[in-house]
Amino acid sequence: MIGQRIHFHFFRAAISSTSSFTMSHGKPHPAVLNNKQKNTFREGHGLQDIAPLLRSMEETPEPIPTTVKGTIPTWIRGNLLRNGPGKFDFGNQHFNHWFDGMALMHCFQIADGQVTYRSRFLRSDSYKQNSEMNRIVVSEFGTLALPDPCKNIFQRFLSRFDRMKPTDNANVSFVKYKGDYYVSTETNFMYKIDTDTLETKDKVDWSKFIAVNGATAHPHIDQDGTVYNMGNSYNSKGAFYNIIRVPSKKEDLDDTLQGAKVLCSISPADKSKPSYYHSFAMSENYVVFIEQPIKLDLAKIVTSRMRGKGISDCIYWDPKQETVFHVVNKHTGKVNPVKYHTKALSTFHQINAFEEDGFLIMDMCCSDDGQALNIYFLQNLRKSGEALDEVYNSIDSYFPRRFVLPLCITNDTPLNQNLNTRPNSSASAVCLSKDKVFCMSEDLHDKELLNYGGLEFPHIHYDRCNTKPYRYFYGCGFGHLVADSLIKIDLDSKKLKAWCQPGLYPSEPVFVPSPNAKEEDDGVILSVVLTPTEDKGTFLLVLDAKTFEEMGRAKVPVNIPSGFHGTFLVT
Ligand SMILES: CC1=C(/C=C/C(C)=C/C=C/C(C)=C/C=C/C=C(C)/C=C/C=O)C(C)(C)CCC1
Ligand SMILES: [Fe+2]
Repeated sequence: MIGQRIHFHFFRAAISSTSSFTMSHGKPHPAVLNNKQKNTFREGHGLQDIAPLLRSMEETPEPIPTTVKGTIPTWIRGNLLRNGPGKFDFGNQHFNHWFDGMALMHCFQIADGQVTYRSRFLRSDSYKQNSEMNRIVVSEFGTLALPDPCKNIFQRFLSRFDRMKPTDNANVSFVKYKGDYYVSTETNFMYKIDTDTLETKDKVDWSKFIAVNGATAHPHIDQDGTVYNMGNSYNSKGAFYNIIRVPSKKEDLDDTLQGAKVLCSISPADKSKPSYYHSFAMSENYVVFIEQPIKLDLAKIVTSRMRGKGISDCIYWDPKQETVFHVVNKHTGKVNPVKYHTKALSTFHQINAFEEDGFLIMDMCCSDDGQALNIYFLQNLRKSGEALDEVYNSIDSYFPRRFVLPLCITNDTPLNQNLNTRPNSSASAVCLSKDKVFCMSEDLHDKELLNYGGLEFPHIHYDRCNTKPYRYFYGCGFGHLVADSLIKIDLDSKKLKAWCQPGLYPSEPVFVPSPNAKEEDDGVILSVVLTPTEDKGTFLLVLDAKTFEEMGRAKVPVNIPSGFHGTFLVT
């Protein structure tokens, strides 16, 4: 990098205090940086030790009061539910990866300007077996369970040939099917949850309803309550990507996933090496599967236990492969024969997708590198000093980008010319043949986002804007390996507003619309803010979603670990 290495926060503070930013240290103006240079721009130096945010915590099963500072609007009435890992050790055995931690569910109950807090571990079979044996009995994403030490060497050897049982440690998100809330990971198991007490209810197995081996933790819900999701299936013919539809209504009171259907199945480019995906896009009429070159080596997965390896060891980044968008009609299940390609990119979270003037516009958080999964091992996240800086500087940031897919491709479509005719759009889509279009994205941000390390954990005003044209999205900046700022982006100007305080680490922003909201951003942003330094320094932050100014905060007198996703349930 040209010039000296700069402390990340200092650098950003220096920048955000100036209106017109000119580069010192001889670096080119960020607006003209390519992605590699963008990521050089994000270099972290002297990053804070965040290990306290990634250690095992206790649950708080009974509601405790919080101390409110400022004002929490009295119209906010409901539960902010969050999910994420909260226990990383059993006995003298430790999980390896951030994603392996036992699901700890959090509930911030908000009413009359006051907040109570409670948390409970999900009583999954994995949690119960690990607790009972006081060791890791069930393998997780990055951790292979060791054989039972009470077995003799022959039995322990043979156990290596047992099929790996998928975990039911549903630690990623809260999802809603037919009015009930569940916690979900990416395997075939989910658990229904009592959203007031956080008690674990029914265990639900996708494979009992449809022929899939799992489903994402990021389903999409239509305004009529119909839910779409995606999941892989593996059979003698290899792997398939499946688009799933779950009806909105229960037939019986105890219904869970009854009526779920596989709308269509898509064959991977390489059946023995299907892509990993964490979410997918949905517009009014289409589901878009993003086949990215983060690959699952099935042969390695099948032999992983024998080789003494976890699933994370069987996932790899293959930048020689392009990323391919598969467009499926969600009413008919018909897969568009035209494939939309772009250069290799990785994405975890899509932002929104909508159709306009014959184009399918798809917004998502992207990186030109796809190795983040292999960085988020706990031993990396718990490093300090230069070693921690090196971990941070080893991965690219995720930036919000827009793809514009022309939906009407015929034999008369002109080849080798940009088909994107949308005004003020720098994205491109070039038809290379009757069934292949090559797309390039446009950035949904200006240079200032570089100073926040990109954006991930995106949220929108979902009930109003999902699958529709929209103007605002919210997310977290990643000036560290966990989120360290809150960001709001105005798509009209691509300008951002930020909430950022050194030493404070906010969670994914959840937008809650105000009653009778007229404008898209009439409402608040809720985020759980953690700090690794002050013991018990956690608080629920409430921002005015329009101004991004702090309205109030509710200090929680317990420590909370860094988590993944949440949702707001109006009560
Ligand atoms: C990795 C990056 C990010 C975080 C992404 C997250 C939170 C992904 C979470 C994925 C999980 C928890 C998957 C779990 C899968 C478990 C399986 C398949 C277990 C199988 C065992 O049987 C961001 C922080 C968003 C951005 C940087 C990159
Ligand atoms: Fe996610």
